[in-house]
Amino acid sequence: MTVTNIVNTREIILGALMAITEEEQYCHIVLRDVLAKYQYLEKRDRAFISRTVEGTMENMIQIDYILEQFSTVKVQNMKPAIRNILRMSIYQMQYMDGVPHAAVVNEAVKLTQKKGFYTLKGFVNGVLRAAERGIGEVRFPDAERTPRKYLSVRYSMPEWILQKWLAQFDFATVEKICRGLWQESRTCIRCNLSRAPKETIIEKLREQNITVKEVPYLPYALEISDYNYLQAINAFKEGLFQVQDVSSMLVAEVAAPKWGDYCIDVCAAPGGKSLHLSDKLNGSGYVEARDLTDYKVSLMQENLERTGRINMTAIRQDATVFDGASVEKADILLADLPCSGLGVIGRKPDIKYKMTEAKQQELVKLQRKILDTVWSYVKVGGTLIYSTCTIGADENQYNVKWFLENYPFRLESIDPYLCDALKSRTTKAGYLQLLPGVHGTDGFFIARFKRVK
Ligand SMILES: C[S@@+](CC[C@H](N)C(=O)[O-])C[C@H]1O[C@@H](n2cnc3c(N)ncnc32)[C@H](O)[C@@H]1O
Repeated sequence: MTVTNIVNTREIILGALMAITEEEQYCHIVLRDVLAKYQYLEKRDRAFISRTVEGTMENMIQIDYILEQFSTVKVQNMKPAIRNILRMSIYQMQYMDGVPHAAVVNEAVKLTQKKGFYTLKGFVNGVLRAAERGIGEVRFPDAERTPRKYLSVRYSMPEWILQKWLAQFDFATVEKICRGLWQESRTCIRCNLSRAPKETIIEKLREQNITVKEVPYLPYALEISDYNYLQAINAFKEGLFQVQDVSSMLVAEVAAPKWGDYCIDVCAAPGGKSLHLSDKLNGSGYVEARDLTDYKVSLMQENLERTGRINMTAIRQDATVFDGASVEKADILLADLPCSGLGVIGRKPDIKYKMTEAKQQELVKLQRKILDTVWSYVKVGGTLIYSTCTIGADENQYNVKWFLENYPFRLESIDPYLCDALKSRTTKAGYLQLLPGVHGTDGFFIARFKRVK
């Protein structure tokens, strides 16, 4: 890496962090756009950008805690550019062994000057020099005396989320969830078995030197690594697999469509679960994949064309608007609803800072509104699957309880569709809460209801 590159990459990192933290943009989208724009950079510079942006976001609460040990100014009171320069510098000191601390300080000071903050060069230098000397000695909150604060700083998890989880799970489980979300997440793929057998797909992947591993819980789920980008993988271009976490795959598994079933997925984009249902129907039946906007429909359309599905359509339909033509039409209705997404923080670290308790309550209202609108689309005797990619009773168990109290449905055991390792008291009752760090998947919730009259 040349010195010019170091300066440039750090400026790019600062730009990305500013967009995410100050303009509410999504980390994965900002990074995708930045990497597309700077394709000409060397692979290691691109890797440095991704890792520093993602790592800084992932560890921001801890980084701010460390910064406040060395700064007399509170992080929230600093100028946004300055606090982000300091954050990315602390991330490099704390988590990147290969970058000398002295270089981190020098580059931060240069960047401060380059951004026009001449008068704050001394401040940045002072804080980072102090951190350089003292970062190894920082005392973190004590797990026994202040368990919530400890978890919050150790795993950079906002306290309101921890408060809810600690009310539902014991401390050890919450720590496992946090650790699971904090560790690097893997890329899982679902083999489109109606297109090719798993062995053929594995062979094609290995031909391109992609590392392939089996994944627990489902025989057609694989983990892939050592690839450059998805669109360059032949098996992907040929529609032989879909990127999907194994937790999401369990939705269609639990829905268990029978030959010829009519399925409606009311919140379907980008289409992962609809495509899975369609794959399982193997050319029979039908899947109506609905979502709110033309853009979302176009995402599904792309996937439909790539995977060559003939028994599925993507359509624009607002799930909060009653559709009389759908009444008692569905053998299976999938309600994979918009949610707080706390189960996928491992992949999208900024979710944890952007979500608030108030926004979560709004989402609960939306989830209930959608369920209230669509329940009657299910045939009597048909199945409704409710799922979210979040952890916590508000959007999961409490919604199940509310739904059972207000609509003609009962829960149905999902044990027949699960491997032994996932069976429990709740799966027998009809629902499953998957926890990162416990199950080794994203955080995910699935409930299966049968319409009774
Ligand atoms: C959890 S995602 C669905 C993921 C999808 N089932 C899959 O497996 O790929 C929730 C989706 O709900 C959609 N959505 C939000 N509000 C909606 C509404 N009122 N009507 C229909 N779709 C909506 C969002 O656009 C988003 O694509």
